[in-house]
Amino acid sequence: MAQYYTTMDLKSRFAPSPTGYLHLGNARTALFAWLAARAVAGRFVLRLEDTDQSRSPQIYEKALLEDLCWLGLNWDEGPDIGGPVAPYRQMERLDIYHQYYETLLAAGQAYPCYCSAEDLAAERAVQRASSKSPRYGGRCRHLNAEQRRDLEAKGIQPVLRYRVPDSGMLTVPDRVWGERSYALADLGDFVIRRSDGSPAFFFANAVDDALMGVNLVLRGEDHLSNTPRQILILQALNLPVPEYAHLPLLLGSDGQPLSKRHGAASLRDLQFQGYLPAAVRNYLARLGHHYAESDLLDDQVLAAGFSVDKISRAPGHFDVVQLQHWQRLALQELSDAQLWEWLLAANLPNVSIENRLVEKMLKAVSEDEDLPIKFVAAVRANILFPEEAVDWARRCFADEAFAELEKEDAALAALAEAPAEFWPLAAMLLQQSAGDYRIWTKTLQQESGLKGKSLFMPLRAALTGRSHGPELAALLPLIGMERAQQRLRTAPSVLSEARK
Ligand SMILES: Nc1ncnc2c1ncn2[C@@H]1O[C@H](COP(=O)(O)OP(=O)(O)OP(=O)(O)O)[C@@H](O)[C@H]1O
Ligand SMILES: [Zn+2]
Repeated sequence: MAQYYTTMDLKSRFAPSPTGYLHLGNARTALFAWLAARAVAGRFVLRLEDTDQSRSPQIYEKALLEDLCWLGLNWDEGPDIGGPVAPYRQMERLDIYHQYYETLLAAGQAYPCYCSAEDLAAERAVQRASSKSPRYGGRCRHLNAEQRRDLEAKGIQPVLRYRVPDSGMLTVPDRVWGERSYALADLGDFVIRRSDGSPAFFFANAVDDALMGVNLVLRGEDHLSNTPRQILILQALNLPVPEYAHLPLLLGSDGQPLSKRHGAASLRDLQFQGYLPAAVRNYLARLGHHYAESDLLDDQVLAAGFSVDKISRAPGHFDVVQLQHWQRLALQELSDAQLWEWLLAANLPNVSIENRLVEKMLKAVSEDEDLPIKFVAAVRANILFPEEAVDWARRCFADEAFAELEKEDAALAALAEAPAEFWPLAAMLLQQSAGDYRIWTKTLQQESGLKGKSLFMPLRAALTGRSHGPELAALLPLIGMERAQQRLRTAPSVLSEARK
């Protein structure tokens, strides 16, 4: 009888199939498995389950490693760095599986099955008609050597099935779901090797966990029903059975589990939008796991506070508002200089325009090398993503006249509040105050008789085209005298254009 591990010397793993870009559901599973290991100074293994060769092009393997690194996860053993129980790609382990198939065949615990897809479908249809749950009835269990030879002579490539005991119960413990018992008679003999010779998921996955010394299997709830079959295989091979913890799945806004196959938003998409890894980590760590602290935690604190016992059974829903909350907190942690680096590194869709802006900034920098930092300091409280910073950069630095600035309706409404004579006055006083914001607005208030919102809203609208945003005092020096003058003078004509 195989024995269960204790959590001493914990070794956990993430075992994705490189069949697409990682989505947030995958990423959370990876993060939890990583946190579980890091919480107790255990080991974390990355293994690639690449046996579905038709769906595993090289680009996905590379992307998978990059995306995990971006998220801030590291592994102690894996396909890129090797380790004591290498190889870590299943397609490089076929010889190992072969030995174990031979063991099961020799013990009579596995047998070849020649049934066609049509045979199996017909069998299931009969079972359903008599309200039995569909399972393989064992038709090929009792074929003799001669019958097998005949079938193979016809060119039929058999699958290999595991012979499930006819009676008895199997109790499967789970750290999240508790114990569940299964009647073995309900399982049906299941496939452990496909007809093309590649290992079935149940088999390779269980054997590898055992051989790699993995003693905590943290994975998605989609694998919960696979677990009894995997324990049977391990027991038959006299291999150790790990502890299991199945995480509730992460669902998208349509209520369906996120899945690579269905093109769920990938970690990569988030990275390109400008999400910070710390934001994504903090968001995911709290999806289905409780932390007492509500502030942004670094990895060590996240790991120290992690426990499999704090995983919830409720399915998680991807909530972009929550993710943005963590993005805000993560941005706050960056210095102005780091924020500028983040902007420069951003991967923006509208490359040509954005490049021109960055170029302009850089040109301006040659005259005022503090400009990037001034810009970042001015806008940082008003942005979550580089795209928003680019919008502010456009409003500050682009040579566009006010007429060409994209304007919010609320900004147009604010423009309309000011009388026509306000605009030349504002432009003139700006000149006289030499761009000093405090002096300018003070004299403008005195001479126009406008104050408070009535004064500042039209100014903000004319200078930025928006009704809200960073402090005008901080924006004005960035916009500069020339552009500010031009925008103040052209504001009324824009308004009459808009009214037409
Ligand atoms: N929606 C999800 N929520 C949480 N975990 C998930 C989700 N989907 C997959 N996982 C987990 O991610 C890990 C890697 O799984 P896998 O690479 O098979 O991803 P997948 O999204 O199911 O891909 P595919 O769509 O190709 O089946 C597994 O532990 C799996 O349970
Ligand atoms: Zn069969």
